[in-house]
Amino acid sequence: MWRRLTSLSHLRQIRRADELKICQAFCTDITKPPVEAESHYRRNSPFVAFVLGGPGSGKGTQCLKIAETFGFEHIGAGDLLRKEMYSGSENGDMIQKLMKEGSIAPSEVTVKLIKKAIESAENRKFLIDGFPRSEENRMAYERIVGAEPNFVLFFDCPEEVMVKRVLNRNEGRVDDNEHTVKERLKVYKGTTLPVVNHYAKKGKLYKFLLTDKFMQVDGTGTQEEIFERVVDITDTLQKQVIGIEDVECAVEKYMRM
Ligand SMILES: Nc1ncnc2c1ncn2[C@@H]1O[C@H](COP(=O)(O)OP(=O)(O)O)[C@@H](O)[C@H]1O
Ligand SMILES: O=c1ccn([C@@H]2O[C@H](COP(=O)(O)OP(=O)(O)O)[C@@H](O)[C@H]2O)c(=O)[nH]1
Ligand SMILES: [Mg+2]
Repeated sequence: MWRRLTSLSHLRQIRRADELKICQAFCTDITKPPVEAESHYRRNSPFVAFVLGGPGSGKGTQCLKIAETFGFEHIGAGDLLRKEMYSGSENGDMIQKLMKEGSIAPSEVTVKLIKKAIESAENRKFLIDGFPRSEENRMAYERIVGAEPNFVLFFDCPEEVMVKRVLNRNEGRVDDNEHTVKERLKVYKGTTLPVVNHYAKKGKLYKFLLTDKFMQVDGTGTQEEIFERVVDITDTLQKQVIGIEDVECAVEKYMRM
């Protein structure tokens, strides 16, 4: 029951800030956290991976596989916006207009939806698919959620493959058409790639270069071949996550010192 996920660096931070609370918790009953400590972990320790790439690069497809294999909660930013659009909310018309144009929705709207999805999930590991799409999106997320992602996966797919896939996707989306895909590619190259560069500089980016070296149907590798590469990286990065039992040991050691 009390198995929340946190990272070592986070543990160092909470040691200072919440040292007293944690010590009290472990002095009384180490098998159950106090409500306060539990909610601290729930609120502040989600393990987050952003998944970026152009329209049709295969983000959603790979996210479904990663979520299933590694137990992540998959949050599709576009899916949240589409749900909001069809929910009859006051933002519905505005979202629909921006999507049809291939533009990006206001950061406050998207970040609010993502934050709500994170807070309402039982899971503490999240894949945030298709976000942030701009530096402004990124900064708004970091300001509102108060954290950076743990790592970022980036699918670098040839443009002609992305266009072909989007036009064949057939999900009845308002933006999967020739005109909008051109606009989305412009936005991707001009506005989303700077976000990719930002995380590359920070050493948080894991890039999957989908070239024609696999010589598959569309030249980038099958979904399974790509996933094999994704698994290796995700598995390694997952090891950064430690269970609460490890925190328990660490705190006990700390208390003995
Ligand atoms: N490796 C692949 N090879 C061929 N088709 C793919 C591959 N990955 C995804 N697709 C297909 O391409 C389309 C776009 O994929 P999707 O995952 O929705 O991309 P994104 O979320 O990046 O827009 C979908 O119809 C999907 O089934
Ligand atoms: O953070 C986001 C994610 C999506 N969108 C909008 O939703 C559309 C579809 O996004 P989605 O991620 O579903 O598309 P994909 O890249 O998967 O084809 C985008 O073109 C944008 O108009 C947005 O404004 N902000
Ligand atoms: Mg998608």
